[in-house]
Amino acid sequence: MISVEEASRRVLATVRPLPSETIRLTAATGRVLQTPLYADRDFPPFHRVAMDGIALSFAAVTSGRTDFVIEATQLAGAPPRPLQNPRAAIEIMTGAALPPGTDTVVRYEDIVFHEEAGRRIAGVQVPPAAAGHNVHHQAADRQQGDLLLPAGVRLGPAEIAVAATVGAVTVQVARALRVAVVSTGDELVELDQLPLPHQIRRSNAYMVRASLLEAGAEAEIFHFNDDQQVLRRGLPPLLAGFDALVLSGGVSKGQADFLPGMLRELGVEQIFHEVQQRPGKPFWFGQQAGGAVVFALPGNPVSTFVNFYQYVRPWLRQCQQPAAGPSQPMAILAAPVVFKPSLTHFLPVRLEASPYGHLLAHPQRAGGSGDLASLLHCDGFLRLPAERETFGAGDAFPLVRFRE
Ligand SMILES: Nc1nc2c(c(=O)[nH]1)N[C@H]1C(S)=C(S)[C@@H](COP(=O)(O)OP(=O)(O)OC[C@H]3O[C@@H](n4cnc5c(N)ncnc54)[C@H](O)[C@@H]3O)O[C@H]1N2
Ligand code: MOO
Repeated sequence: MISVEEASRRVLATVRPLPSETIRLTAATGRVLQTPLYADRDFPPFHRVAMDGIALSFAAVTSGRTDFVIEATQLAGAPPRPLQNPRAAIEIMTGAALPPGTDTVVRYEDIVFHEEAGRRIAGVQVPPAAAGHNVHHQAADRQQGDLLLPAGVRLGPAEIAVAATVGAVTVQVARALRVAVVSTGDELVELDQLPLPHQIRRSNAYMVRASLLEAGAEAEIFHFNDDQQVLRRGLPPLLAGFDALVLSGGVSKGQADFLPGMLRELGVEQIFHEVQQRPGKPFWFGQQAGGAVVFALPGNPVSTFVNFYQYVRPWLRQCQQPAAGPSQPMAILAAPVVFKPSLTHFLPVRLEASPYGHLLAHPQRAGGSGDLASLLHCDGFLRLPAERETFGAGDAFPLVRFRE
């Protein structure tokens, strides 16, 4: 049986970059950019007024002048109007382009206005210390032609804002992964069916689908009963039509656990079966030559959950963003734990930020890998290494987090 580390390596070895597609920026949140975006103009594109007040020439201030006749008023969005008299000023608003002939803005808070012979006069109370005050100068932040977003970045809100400001109506991004989510088992019924006393609803498929959508993939749900003929007919179209299959159930040692044999029969090469871990040990992983990757996860809901976040999600991330490299957050165990079997133990934990900014992981009681409801009080799993039996409070371990 292979270790969790080896299983992760083998899963990530099947990562391939995705083809790209062009989509509207409004649909691109969370997607990964495939072509770089450059500044189409300077940032800012003109000398931008940064405070509401008056624009004047600093030279007039250094010559000792404190009263400025207001020549005109210029709002944001209006073309700049040149200052006619270098000893006068233009009343100006934040976001306007600085008028030619001026170089400095004095904010309203530092001015007292009065009227004189029908003219509006600004009396500057606090003279500006230097030319250029309260002006956000053209190209101060970025220059036209500068690289803003390299290929490979994920488009979060900040990236979307920058793309919008350069007028990227559409962007070229990695195509979304298409994943078939397959539940298997005769005991499982659809959500809108009333289960008989010996039946349960197919919760795993909905959990996996929700996690896939959260990770930016497309997911479609299928179900097969424990019937070899049904699987033989049903699986090939999914292997042909999707980038990956995430199955749950039917991979252990039971008489109806047909998946490992059936997948091999259908030409999916087994990369491994069973990982030295609890929960989730019977995980089966394979790939069709040049085709779909198959994650056949153990059916116990917490096992499905653990394996999804330990293996499927990092695989998705790497396919979407190959340059990013795997991330490995850690958390500090808040109470001692003993776990004797020589298996990597995925300990359910609730996270708390300590006053010093550390992430503390509080072990949570759970009734084993079938205790689906225990996940409600957890934020993730602490991955306790197989080589140890006792784990002290204060020690840091890798964190597999499913709740932000
Ligand atoms: N003799 C052995 N028996 C078992 C072993 C073993 O090593 N030797 N391993 C156990 C472990 S660990 C696990 S985990 C399970 C995994 O078994 P399968 O992947 O074959 O899963 P099933 O038997 O089909 O189902 C297990 C359990 O999970 C429920 N289930 C399945 N699918 C769903 C779903 N979509 N939604 C909700 N719940 C689901 C199913 O009803 C079962 O209760 O095997 C142990 N046995
Ligand atoms: O290890 Mo299984 O995944 O607990 O029930």
